[in-house]
Amino acid sequence: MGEGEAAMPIVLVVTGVSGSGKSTVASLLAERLGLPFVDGDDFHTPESVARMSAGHPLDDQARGPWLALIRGWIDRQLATGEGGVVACSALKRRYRRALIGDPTRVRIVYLEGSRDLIGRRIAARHGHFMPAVLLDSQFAALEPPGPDEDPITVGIEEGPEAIVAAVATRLGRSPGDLCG
Ligand SMILES: Nc1ncnc2c1ncn2[C@@H]1O[C@H](COP(=O)(O)OP(=O)(O)OP(=O)(O)O)[C@@H](O)[C@H]1O
Ligand SMILES: O=C(O)[C@H](O)[C@@H](O)[C@H](O)[C@H](O)CO
Repeated sequence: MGEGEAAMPIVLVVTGVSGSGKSTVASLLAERLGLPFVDGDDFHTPESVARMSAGHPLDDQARGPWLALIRGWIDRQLATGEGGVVACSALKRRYRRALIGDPTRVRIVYLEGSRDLIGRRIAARHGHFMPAVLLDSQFAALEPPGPDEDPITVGIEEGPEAIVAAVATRLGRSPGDLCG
């Protein structure tokens, strides 16, 4: 790395509303980059999952401890130098701030898509606790990352492989550079 060049981020946080493709894209991205992957959904309490399953959105209070757990994972991955990729909706700016300690080592990937397209994908998805009825609340809570957050924003119209390729291009690095 040249002098004065920014340090490489080594944790990628793949964000977006429910059904935007976070789990699909983040797991493929992790595989391609040879990095550990976790799904933010796995950090929810059973109570939060039950609440969403019943059609009630989470609020800031319920999301606080969940974000703290994911922040713990991110910090551990940075401390060990392993890096990683995490799927986490991180809908609001303050949630992303809660997740990111060192912005030079954590990069936001934002999956951007229309309500219509995402609604159709959720309607076709089976075996997931998140009901389609919550999609409007997801968009209502959404604060898309601003330029100051230096997000890698990718449209989701194309398939997962194309999205992962677009992210890799935006990172402008070979996978090996991400790991250290
Ligand atoms: N780029 C894509 N093209 C076509 N289908 C996709 C794409 N990305 C994801 N899908 C499909 O859309 C649905 C939603 O994707 P996925 O479950 O990964 O979204 P998510 O953002 O992780 O959702 P949630 O936050 O609710 O867990 C799945 O059925 C998935 O297979
Ligand atoms: O903040 C939230 O409203 C929730 O965390 C959701 O975004 C879910 O985690 C997920 O997207 C649905 O599976």
